[in-house]
Amino acid sequence: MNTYDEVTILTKPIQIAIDGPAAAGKSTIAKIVAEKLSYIYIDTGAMYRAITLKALTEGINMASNDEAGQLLSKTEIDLQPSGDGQLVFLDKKDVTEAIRSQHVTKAVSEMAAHEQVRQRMVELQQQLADGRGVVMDGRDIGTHVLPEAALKVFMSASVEERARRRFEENKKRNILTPLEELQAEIAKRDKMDSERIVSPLRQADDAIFIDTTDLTIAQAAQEILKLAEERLL
Ligand SMILES: Nc1ncnc2c1ncn2[C@@H]1O[C@H](COP(=O)(O)OP(=O)(O)O)[C@@H](O)[C@H]1O
Ligand SMILES: Nc1ccn([C@@H]2O[C@H](COP(=O)(O)OP(=O)(O)O)[C@@H](O)[C@H]2O)c(=O)n1
Repeated sequence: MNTYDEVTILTKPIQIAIDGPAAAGKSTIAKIVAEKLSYIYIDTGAMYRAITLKALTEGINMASNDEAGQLLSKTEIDLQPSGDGQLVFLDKKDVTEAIRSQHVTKAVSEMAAHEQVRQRMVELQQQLADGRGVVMDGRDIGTHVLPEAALKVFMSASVEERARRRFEENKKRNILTPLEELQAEIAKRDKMDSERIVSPLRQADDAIFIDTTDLTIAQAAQEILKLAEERLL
């Protein structure tokens, strides 16, 4: 048994919120931290991606708050823990892979800006987290979804490094978007996410900033586990 297992068993579980811009390493690190602490991991971006996939499939007007709201009322989104990650179901169909396409990625920030969409997603996220040890990643977790989280982290890295990481990740999945195009897409999405009116991407006042540009995955995970351990003791 390692230190983290002992700590988890002996103490009440906490909520850990990890926010930050695209491809900063949030979900990779969140999964590791959740596994070490035997907590559940929730990737909230997957929910916004799922509703965006449906909007694209049904051809609804992404700019319309009303159309987005109507779509939502006839949509079921479900997240289920799987191994060290999560499966995403849209109207009972497994869309875990489909929501990662460039098509969805390019459209998601417009969909995620709608107030009705955010309200519903936040409700679901709060229900999933209620009363359990959880590591949740997204854009507004520390500021809005889990304002009482015991540990809040705002994770970032240079946009060049984030685009490089996403490029390498895409290559493994046979997505061959050029590096420059990825960097422009990431920068545009960060801007839209930061400038939207409803719960924009921003660091919570009580969040700890971690720059992962020069950190390995193991180093970044270790930093957060150390901070979690301090709060568990
Ligand atoms: N510290 C790191 N060093 C190198 N690569 C990383 C690091 N953190 C994450 N990655 C890689 O970068 C890519 C994007 O990470 P991801 O966790 O999906 O980011 P986010 O959830 O913030 O969008 C993944 O392929 C992941 O393996
Ligand atoms: N809590 C969240 C999570 C994601 N999102 C939106 O969903 C998009 C996709 O999030 P993601 O975490 O899957 O994106 P990546 O960082 O993995 O590329 C973001 O660009 C935001 O527009 C959000 O608005 N609020």
